[in-house]
Amino acid sequence: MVILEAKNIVKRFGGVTALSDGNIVCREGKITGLLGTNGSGKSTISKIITGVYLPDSGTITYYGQQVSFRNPIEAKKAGIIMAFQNLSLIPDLTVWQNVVLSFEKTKKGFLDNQSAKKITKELIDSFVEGFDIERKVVQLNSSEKQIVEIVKAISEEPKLLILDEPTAALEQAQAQALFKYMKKLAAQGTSIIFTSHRMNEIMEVCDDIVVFNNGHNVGSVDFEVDGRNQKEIVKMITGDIHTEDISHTRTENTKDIQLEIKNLQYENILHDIQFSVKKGEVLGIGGLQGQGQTELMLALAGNYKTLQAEVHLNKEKIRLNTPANTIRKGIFLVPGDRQTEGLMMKESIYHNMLMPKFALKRQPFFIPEKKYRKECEEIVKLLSIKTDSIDTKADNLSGGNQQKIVVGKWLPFDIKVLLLSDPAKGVDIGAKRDMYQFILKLAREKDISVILYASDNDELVRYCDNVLIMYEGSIVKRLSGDAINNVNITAASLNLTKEEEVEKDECKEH
Ligand SMILES: Nc1ncnc2c1ncn2[C@@H]1O[C@H](COP(=O)(O)OP(=O)(O)OP(=O)(O)O)[C@@H](O)[C@H]1O
Repeated sequence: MVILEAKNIVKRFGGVTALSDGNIVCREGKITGLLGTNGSGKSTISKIITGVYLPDSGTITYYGQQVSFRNPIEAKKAGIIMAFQNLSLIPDLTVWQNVVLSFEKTKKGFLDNQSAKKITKELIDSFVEGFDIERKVVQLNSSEKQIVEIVKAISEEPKLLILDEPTAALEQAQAQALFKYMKKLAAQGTSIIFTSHRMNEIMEVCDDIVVFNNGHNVGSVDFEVDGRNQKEIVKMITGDIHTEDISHTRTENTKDIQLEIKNLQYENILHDIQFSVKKGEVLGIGGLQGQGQTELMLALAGNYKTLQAEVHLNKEKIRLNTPANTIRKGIFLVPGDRQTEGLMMKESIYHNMLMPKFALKRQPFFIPEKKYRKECEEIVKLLSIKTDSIDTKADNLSGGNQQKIVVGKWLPFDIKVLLLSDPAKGVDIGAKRDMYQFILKLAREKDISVILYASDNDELVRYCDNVLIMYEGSIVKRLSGDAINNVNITAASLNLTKEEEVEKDECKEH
């Protein structure tokens, strides 16, 4: 049974048309994948359904009635709930207090604290064990916050649940737990709209999909009727015939070592880290989230004054004690969190791209405006950043397009070692392929060493020459060649070093 149908939705923001003809149908107890390139209108249609934005035109029919929610509270009352991508929790309240806030608007209103804690605990336990619900949200890392956000939405017992890229901040095991929960909810009759840029997740959990491009639908597939053809879906999303990824061939790298790290130690966080990376090599860093990967990237970029390490860059002994020092030596960090570290949200794309130049170099008296604007336009084109002008504010771009600026602004520099901290989070499948293709080319042609921390194992498998797995602040495994596969990465991430564990899992896969 169709419970919601959004038809011919149009939404403009000033001169930008976010949706020119948005359509989606949600059926009772079905999980609908909402797919499309960055900036294609997925978040906008989700926000229109939940009353965050009013459409300029078009209709929404919900249980046979035409509706027009003026705000999220009205949508909530009707049973439509969205777990937001950029988190809407109150930092100074505890986990259970955040969850309980939503109870007041549902039939569970006026619960006593003990019952509220019990409900919160039961829900959270189905995602992760040992989660302390008395902790304040401000103390949580991004994956924990995302779990609370989802649990808060689920606790409201929605009829239609909208999950906008929930897995971008989750570890694989947590994502699996979420899928299990989504299937359980669907079996109980809840409809779900699920947005993700990861094809394997879509194939695993969805019953049907709808694909957006440039503000309108370009296709839909009902898996039960049409089957699951991943290639066709990728083609629909990217709109091109190059559905194959550039799964790069790992050839033996006979070049010199560029960076060598020995005895790296940082407080109680990073322990006895040793590795080297050659010119032109892409070295992956993997593991469950929060095992020291981000800190290792920050350490290599010179952010820790008290860091201890023996470091050689092209055989020259260097120190990693300040960011200015590492940048001067040609070591650049592209940070992971676009909203807090990577971008000035109120500034234009051009100014965001310009800023690193001032931070790093003595500039000529007159800015070569024409040259820099051209360079900026080239990067916008290269990374397919969806905008009508480089003067658009970062704030007004979709999440994935913001992330591309974070990466793009460092590309014109003279780099020896490029540190990428989860650069493709939230970037769509076509743009991700283009971005990595460019980075691999950059590495090979300019002899740049790339150190890539990716939370998505698939990126490590596809793009890295060697992979280091971190566990509790140490490197527990180095994988090379054919050993770089999902099974080995997962086993090493859990610190299952015994060969038989790996073999056992391998058997299960086949
Ligand atoms: N508040 C806003 N002001 C101006 N433009 C906006 C605003 N919100 C969205 N847009 C524009 O509308 C278009 C659609 O954005 P939307 O966030 O819906 O894309 P998306 O498909 O969710 O992308 P992503 O996968 O990157 O999250 C983009 O071009 C974006 O720049």
